[in-house]
Amino acid sequence: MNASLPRILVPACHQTVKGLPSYTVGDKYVEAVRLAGGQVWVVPGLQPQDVADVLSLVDGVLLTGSPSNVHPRHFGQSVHDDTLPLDERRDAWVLPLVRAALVAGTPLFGICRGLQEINVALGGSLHQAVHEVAGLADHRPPAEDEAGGMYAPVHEVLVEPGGLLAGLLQVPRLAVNSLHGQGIAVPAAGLRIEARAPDGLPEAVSVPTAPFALAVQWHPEWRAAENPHSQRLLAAFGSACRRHQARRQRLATERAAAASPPPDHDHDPG
Ligand SMILES: N[C@@H](CCC(=O)NCCCC(=O)O)C(=O)O
Repeated sequence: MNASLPRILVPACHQTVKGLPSYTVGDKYVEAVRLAGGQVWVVPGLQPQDVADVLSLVDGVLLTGSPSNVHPRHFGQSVHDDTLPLDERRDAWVLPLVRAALVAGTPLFGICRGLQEINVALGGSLHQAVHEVAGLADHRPPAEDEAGGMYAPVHEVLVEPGGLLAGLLQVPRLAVNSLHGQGIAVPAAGLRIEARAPDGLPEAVSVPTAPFALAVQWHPEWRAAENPHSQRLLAAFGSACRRHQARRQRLATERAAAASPPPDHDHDPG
């Protein structure tokens, strides 16, 4: 691992694997961080009070997707379908992590569940079952054995002109995969909608007041090296992390200089 690369924090999921409680992160997210030019710091979990300290050690945060849903109590609702998985350990520290990262100016890139976490962390709400909402399509994945598999592109997203995504991708629309049953219902204050599905569901958001805070509902990490749009998103995130790394290192140097005593010019070396 190249220690000079920006450190990108990736929160792990907490789930049961073969009957054992486990912390997990998908390979494709690790590869995406490397494609962005970062070094991967997978963190299994933190106490909320430790989040700010850990953020001071990293240069970016990637919020991955997950089959689990954000617990609806975080947006004032009860669970709509109790057969679907939750990950309350992840909720408990990642929602505070989102808020702290925005305060610290730490670059933030959210994917799928990561977009939903950003919206909920900032006070927005989710549709718990998009496909049951009148006028909205079914955004759940195709069957694994369907042509192209679960991550095949299945709909377009319409990029909102003049935003961060439009500037990065330079296209008015793009075809994306779709593996989510939940989606943004009420966008949080301060979020900019960067793209929408044909049914109007938000598919990308940003926090315009942050140095870099972007989230997409689709999966750009899937075979990212083969997709020019995904490469641009990850490259932009990586650049933002390198800028933050330079700021962090400059601050550390300034703090060290401030802490070291001034040279004693009156001392007679004899
Ligand atoms: N559970 C939420 C979020 C869906 C999501 O993140 N899907 C990705 C699943 C696996 C992967 O990481 O690729 C919802 O259903 O909306």
